[in-house]
Amino acid sequence: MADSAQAQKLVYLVTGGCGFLGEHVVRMLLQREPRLGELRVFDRHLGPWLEELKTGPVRVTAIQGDVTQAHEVAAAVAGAHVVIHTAGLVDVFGRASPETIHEVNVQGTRNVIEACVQTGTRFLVYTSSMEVVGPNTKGHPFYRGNEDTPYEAVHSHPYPCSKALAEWLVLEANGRKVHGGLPLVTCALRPTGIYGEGHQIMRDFYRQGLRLGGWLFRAIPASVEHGRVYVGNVAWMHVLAARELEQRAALMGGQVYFCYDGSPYKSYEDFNMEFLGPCGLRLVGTRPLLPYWLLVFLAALNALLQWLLRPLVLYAPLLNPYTLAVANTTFTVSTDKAQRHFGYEPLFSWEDSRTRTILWVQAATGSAQ
Ligand SMILES: NC(=O)C1=CN([C@@H]2O[C@H](COP(=O)(O)OP(=O)(O)OC[C@H]3O[C@@H](n4cnc5c(N)ncnc54)[C@H](O)[C@@H]3O)[C@@H](O)[C@H]2O)C=CC1
Ligand SMILES: C[C@@H](CO)CCC[C@@H](C)[C@H]1CC[C@H]2[C@@H]3[C@H](O)CC4=CC(=O)CC[C@]4(C)[C@H]3CC[C@]12C
Repeated sequence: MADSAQAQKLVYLVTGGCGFLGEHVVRMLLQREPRLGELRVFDRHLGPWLEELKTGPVRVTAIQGDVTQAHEVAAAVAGAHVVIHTAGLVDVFGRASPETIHEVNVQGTRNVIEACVQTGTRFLVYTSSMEVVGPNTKGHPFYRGNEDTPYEAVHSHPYPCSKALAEWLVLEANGRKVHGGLPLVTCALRPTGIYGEGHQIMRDFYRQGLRLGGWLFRAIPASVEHGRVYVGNVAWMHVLAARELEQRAALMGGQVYFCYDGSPYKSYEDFNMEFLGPCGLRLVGTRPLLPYWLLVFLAALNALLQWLLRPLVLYAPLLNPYTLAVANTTFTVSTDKAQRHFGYEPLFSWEDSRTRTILWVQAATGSAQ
């Protein structure tokens, strides 16, 4: 194989490149992909930070577009060697309708696949989610599971349903002949709950704590473990997977990989306190302050209020029956599949990930106070 100086320069497209994860993928590609010749950033809403990237050595092309519009996707994909499809509607709070979630996450993914096939793009990495597996509607725990762990994946919420369907489309498309006759190679990455710089829910919890005088109140037992992964490591895994798909097509094509790193197994709230604690917040209670039945009642009440108020106003609090079930069900992964298949090792240690996130919370909320 040619050395990196002589290697062909590649065109990458990142859909959703201005989102929380997408921005990290874009920056990671620019820092760590030596074969990058052009980077196309496709998003419905382009971030102003893209401007600063345009002065660097790699050509950065910002494309404002909608994944639900097949012609816009096809125009963006044409001539790209690799597509990293992170665009998605992440909504478990009832802000968007189930139809809209399906349209963006499923039809959008279908459009990306068809665009690859029509234009001859051969390599597609899809950002799936742990939610494709679970937690399921029955609240079964998934404890240190891997990609082969049996689990009854039963969903009713529009978000995991849409991600599961989109993932299936991506995997099924592996091996399809693209324009020019060569096979499409696809894989799907399944991050657990992502945290890090840009994580809006973390910022919301911080603001809520500040409003409550620096206190947060434990709602979930500390024994319920929730899988989390640092955004920089998720981005790194995308970059590595995209890089290795060509050489390891037979091994990686049509495969799923959980996104993992060395972040500790903890409850959702205890994990957040790793960052919010150093920012001055305290979590009250070693046990949940409210009985679980009361939380279930409040979550149901929120769902009812959302439905009643919908004609007048959007009421979408963090607590609803679905988010309560996710937060209250152990779901953690322990796997080395990505390491074995394409040499993934986390780029950022837990200490580094923690420090970066704390600095971001402090800076982001300092400017918002
Ligand atoms: N945040 C998390 O904890 C996890 C996220 N994921 C997946 O990672 C991906 C990225 O998620 P986040 O960065 O957290 O969300 P995000 O909302 O910050 O980013 C999504 C991006 O997609 C763009 N987008 C949405 N609809 C679009 C459309 N119709 N056309 C073009 N662009 C559109 C948005 O403008 C946004 O920039 C999603 O596919 C999500 O399902 C997976 C596991 C965990
Ligand atoms: C009951 C509340 C008491 O404080 C806490 C509510 C927290 C919830 C808002 C979050 C708990 C678990 C989160 C989800 C999880 O990390 C998995 C996810 C994967 C994705 O692909 C998208 C985001 C999310 C669904 C994430 C959303 C927020 C929580 C439900």
